[in-house]
Amino acid sequence: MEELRIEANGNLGPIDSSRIPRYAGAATYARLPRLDQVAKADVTVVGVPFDSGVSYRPGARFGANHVREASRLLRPYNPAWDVSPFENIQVADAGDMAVNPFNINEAIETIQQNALDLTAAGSKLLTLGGDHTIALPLLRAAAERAGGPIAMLHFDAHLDTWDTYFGAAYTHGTPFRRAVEEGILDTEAISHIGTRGPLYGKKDLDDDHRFGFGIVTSADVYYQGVLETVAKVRDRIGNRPLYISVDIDVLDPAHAPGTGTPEAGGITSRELLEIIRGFRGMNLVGADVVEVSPAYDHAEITGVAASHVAYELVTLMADNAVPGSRFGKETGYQAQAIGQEARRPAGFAAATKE
Ligand SMILES: N=C(N)NCCCC(=O)O
Ligand SMILES: [Zn+2]
Ligand SMILES: [Zn+2]
Repeated sequence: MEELRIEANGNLGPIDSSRIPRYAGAATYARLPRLDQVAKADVTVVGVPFDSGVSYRPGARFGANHVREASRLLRPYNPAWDVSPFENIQVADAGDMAVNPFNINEAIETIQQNALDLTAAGSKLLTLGGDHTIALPLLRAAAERAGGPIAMLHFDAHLDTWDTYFGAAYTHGTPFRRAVEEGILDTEAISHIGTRGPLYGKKDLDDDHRFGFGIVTSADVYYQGVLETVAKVRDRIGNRPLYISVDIDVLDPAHAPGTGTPEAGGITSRELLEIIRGFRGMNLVGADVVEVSPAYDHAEITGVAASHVAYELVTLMADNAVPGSRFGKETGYQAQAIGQEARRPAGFAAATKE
């Protein structure tokens, strides 16, 4: 069957869902072309079907395909930004990395090498996990491409800076401790957002603080709101090369039941999407969305949330790729907003201006 894609600016976009039913055919992320269908990609979406690093419920090895399936309803224009991401840049889906489920060290090597290969010609990477173990090799590759330590924002219920589990150093609870030890993070510019839930002891926080992490807890997001959260983060990170790692369990289990280590009291999907929109203009060099475990999902709630989070991340990358700033301009939804001042006070515009 002919694919009937939307094309603009020389970029091959998604299959046109007004001409081919969106539920038809094999799923790629957002119905985008496969990497082998395009000459080059500015952003490559890739799946990492790996969950051998989990400490509780398994299943994130099926996450990437679940997110792809749940992404069929995404439309090509993002009115929150007034951006059509797949027109601005070429985005393509590279399919899944072939990682060894029985050997974590080898899996980490494979992920790092594949990430380097996929970014060799200048593409950025947006990775769909997989458990959080995969963030370590992805960060290594991103730091190598950036030419030095990078800033990181880590959305998660958990710190993931623990030391070992059962003596194992490479697990989904330890990637960011390893990353700090390896010197690949700019420790002046790393932060967790959405942290909550019981810890093993107070030492967890002491260690985390010593590594340089700032923390915006889930409760902070509630009490301070999206605007102050965004302002604090922008202040801390500025224009540094930034990697964003999103563990979907940052969302409340009501918004993301399909995950392996759920914690009550999380942020909403609306808050997460709005926080990412507040990062407009920041220098995003790579991102992942991890820990989607479809067997625990219901009605694609988690898959849909993850697919939209990835869409906002790719929009941030696509927005940056186009010269000229739209900051402060009333476009898209904003142009038609009623009571805009009340809803998004001047501070937000100021906070999102470079
Ligand atoms: N979901 C991630 N990435 N980490 C959770 C580790 C929680 C624990 O086993 O204590
Ligand atoms: Zn987590
Ligand atoms: Zn995590």
